[in-house]
Amino acid sequence: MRLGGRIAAAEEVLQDILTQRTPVAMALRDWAKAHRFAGSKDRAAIGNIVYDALRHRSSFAYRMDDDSPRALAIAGAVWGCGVSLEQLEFDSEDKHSPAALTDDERANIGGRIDLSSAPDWIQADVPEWIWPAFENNFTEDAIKEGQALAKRPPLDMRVNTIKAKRTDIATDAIATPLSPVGLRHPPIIGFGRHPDVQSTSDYQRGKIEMQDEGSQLVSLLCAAQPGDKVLDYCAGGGGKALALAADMLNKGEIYAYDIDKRRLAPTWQRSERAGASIIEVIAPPAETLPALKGAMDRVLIDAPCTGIGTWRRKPDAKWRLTENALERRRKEQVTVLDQGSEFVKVGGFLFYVTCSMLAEENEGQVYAFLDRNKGFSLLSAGEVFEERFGVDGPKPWSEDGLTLTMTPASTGTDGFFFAVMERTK
Ligand SMILES: C[S@@+](CC[C@H](N)C(=O)[O-])C[C@H]1O[C@@H](n2cnc3c(N)ncnc32)[C@H](O)[C@@H]1O
Repeated sequence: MRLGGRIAAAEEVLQDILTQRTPVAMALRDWAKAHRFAGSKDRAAIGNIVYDALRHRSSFAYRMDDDSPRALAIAGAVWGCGVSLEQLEFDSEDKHSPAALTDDERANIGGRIDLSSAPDWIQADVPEWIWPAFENNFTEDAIKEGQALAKRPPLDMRVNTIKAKRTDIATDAIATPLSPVGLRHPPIIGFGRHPDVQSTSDYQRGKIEMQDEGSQLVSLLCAAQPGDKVLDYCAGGGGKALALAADMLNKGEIYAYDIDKRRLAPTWQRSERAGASIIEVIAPPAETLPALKGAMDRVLIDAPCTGIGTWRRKPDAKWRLTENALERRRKEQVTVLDQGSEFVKVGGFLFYVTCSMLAEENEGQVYAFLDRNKGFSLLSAGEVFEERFGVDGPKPWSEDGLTLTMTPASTGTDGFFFAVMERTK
């Protein structure tokens, strides 16, 4: 396909996402199924345009003075993928090309509209309704934090130290700055693609897992010891349980529970591939779960949340998020904290993690929990961070000097919140 055809395809996919609310991955898959002639390079290029257009939806619409799928696709190609204005003079003979650029489009692509005159939420590419809460968290750095959340993410992997050392992995990926077990392919440039890590023999033999560095760091911050009894109360697909097993040298007991059986399902196969034999999956109806109450050294609550910290990877979710969804997640957070905390033994630790960057899902939930539960006290996560990852690398935010918030702008990771509490009685 020529460039014009790719941009027209991106426009079509964006139309589907913005009018039908189709998730981006599904919209791209549907388009590819209906257009079998498109090769893998074409699909990657179309995907890049679409993802960049969604990451920067509000700022691109402002700069184009137009929020149509066509304007966003053109902006995605130019400002996201590095296409030049000259390249946009489409071939009028090519039936797959979009209509020729108008004079206004040409002028806007040339930089006629200055983004710095836009409201802050547009400059930050954060939805207007959530901006006050976002700004409240990051004050004068809020625009910078929003813009970092609109950048292309790296592709991070975790070396599974049950099976391999970082130096054993055959890859051109670089070491991650903070996680001692992380490898990274930097963000893609232009129309490029990340390598297909899952087809490598290192992945298939369980030597590496796909995991953002932030997710690796929060797992390592639990500082789980060999021999510990650990409950991963919101285990989902088991990403953090697997990281905990490796950090515990595959010695001890990890119980991976989730209320949603389907989400939990991959954990069996992933644990087997990773050789993480200490993971026991407890699926609903979870008859064996109550017996663990008050007996765990560590309980990890990786709570359901708005997922704001993952907007680089899921930019469509940014524009789909609603106040109702935020309210639902907040209620679920109260539930998982109250339920999960019952499993911590006296002298044991409770970890609260989200991939949100809003105080109301993070510190706010922790302080409200501590008010309800006088038997828990908040410890300093910053000290553990420095002990495990050193003092010279990138630093997370800390509003209270105790909890931590990692962000793309501060630590170069997805956004993650981390708090550790001790059960004192
Ligand atoms: C952020 S995800 C967990 C991701 C997972 N820990 C990982 O690393 O891949 C949050 C999970 O919480 C689960 N969840 C929601 N409410 C729950 C509840 N009341 N009890 C247990 N799990 C719950 C959801 O099903 C979801 O899988």
